[in-house]
Amino acid sequence: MALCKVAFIEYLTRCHLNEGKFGTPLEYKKMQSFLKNTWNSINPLISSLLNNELIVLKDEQYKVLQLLGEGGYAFVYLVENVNSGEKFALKKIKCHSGREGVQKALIEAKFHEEFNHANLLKSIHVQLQKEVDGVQYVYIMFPFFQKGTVAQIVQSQHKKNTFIPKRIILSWSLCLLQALKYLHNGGEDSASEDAVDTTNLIDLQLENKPMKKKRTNSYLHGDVKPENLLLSDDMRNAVLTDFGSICRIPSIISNNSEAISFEDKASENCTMPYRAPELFHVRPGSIITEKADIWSFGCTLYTIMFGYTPFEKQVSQGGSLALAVCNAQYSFPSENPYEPRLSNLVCACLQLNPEQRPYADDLIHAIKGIMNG
Ligand SMILES: Nc1ncnc2c1ncn2[C@@H]1O[C@H](COP(=O)(O)OP(=O)(O)OP(=O)(O)O)[C@@H](O)[C@H]1O
Repeated sequence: MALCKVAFIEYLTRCHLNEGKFGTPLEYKKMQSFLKNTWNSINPLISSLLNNELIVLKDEQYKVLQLLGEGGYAFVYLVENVNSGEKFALKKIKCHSGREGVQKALIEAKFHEEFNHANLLKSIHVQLQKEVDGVQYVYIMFPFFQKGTVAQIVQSQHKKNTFIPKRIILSWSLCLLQALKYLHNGGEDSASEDAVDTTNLIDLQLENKPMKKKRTNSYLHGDVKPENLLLSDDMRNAVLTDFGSICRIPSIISNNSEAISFEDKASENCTMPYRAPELFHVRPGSIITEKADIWSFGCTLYTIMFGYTPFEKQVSQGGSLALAVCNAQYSFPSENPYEPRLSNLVCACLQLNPEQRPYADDLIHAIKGIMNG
């Protein structure tokens, strides 16, 4: 790329000089400097088109091979270490709105660093970097999951009109519920003890200062869906990712402005077909709990079973998705190859009253029961 840069600048400069427009050495220099700036601004575009952008992280060079996924503010790339040839997934988060944007991205990175559970995606390293466009980016490097996500398998199976085997569904569900149990218990496997304190994260150095821990709340993942479940190589295990929507729970909504702010965050972070009804209309005096994730788990389970989300049939018949969710209007297709115990799990999760929904632990027990016959 460096050679391209030199050739690009030299070629264009000479073209202009040959046209007789920039004859003097000063004009030549000015032209070169203008072209250098132009190069710097179009370089990322050319690089991504050529698919060979180089990124330097912790003194190691990585070649960008492919775009794996993109969301509102982030891109996830498949990258290769130039020296070792090892492949990784690299999430590049664009930090909007200055300090607040940086803090949000760093909190996401910290969760990936601090949570320690086999079914939650752990980062390899994190870097905050200001780029030529003046925008700050947070880079999070992860192990690369070459089998992709549960969503990709669900899509391809249902396109072929085949259903995912029950034992695979149970295995993925167990992985997801174990991850949720850990989060709901405050970053611990059992009862809530120490948990990640993110209150002053912006002032923390990423590298040498381990995060201060204190006894605190539990966490809501806030965006549980098949797209956020990465598959192990044997495709039996699933690992939950995308911690950009994690928030503390219970979240007590004391007044109208808190209600509006929570609702806005939910609509920004939680994918609509999987969003719990209590997040569509957050009311002052309400308490948001881990049960919002349980609703999303129910939607995820339904989607894995049938290849589409539970409320989208209403939309295809002209209804509104929000209305269907808030009235829990869904039904099971007539072609349902699964035993009733699996559908009953969905029904238990998709209850309008969050208190009536089971906890992750209850669901784990139920699933183990189904697994054992
Ligand atoms: N470690 C990984 N290995 C392989 N693919 C990955 C990995 N991490 C993420 N991906 C892919 O990138 C996609 C987006 O990742 P992620 O959800 O973290 O980004 P996001 O920008 O927050 O997305 P969204 O806003 O849609 O939730 C995933 O759905 C998956 O397809």
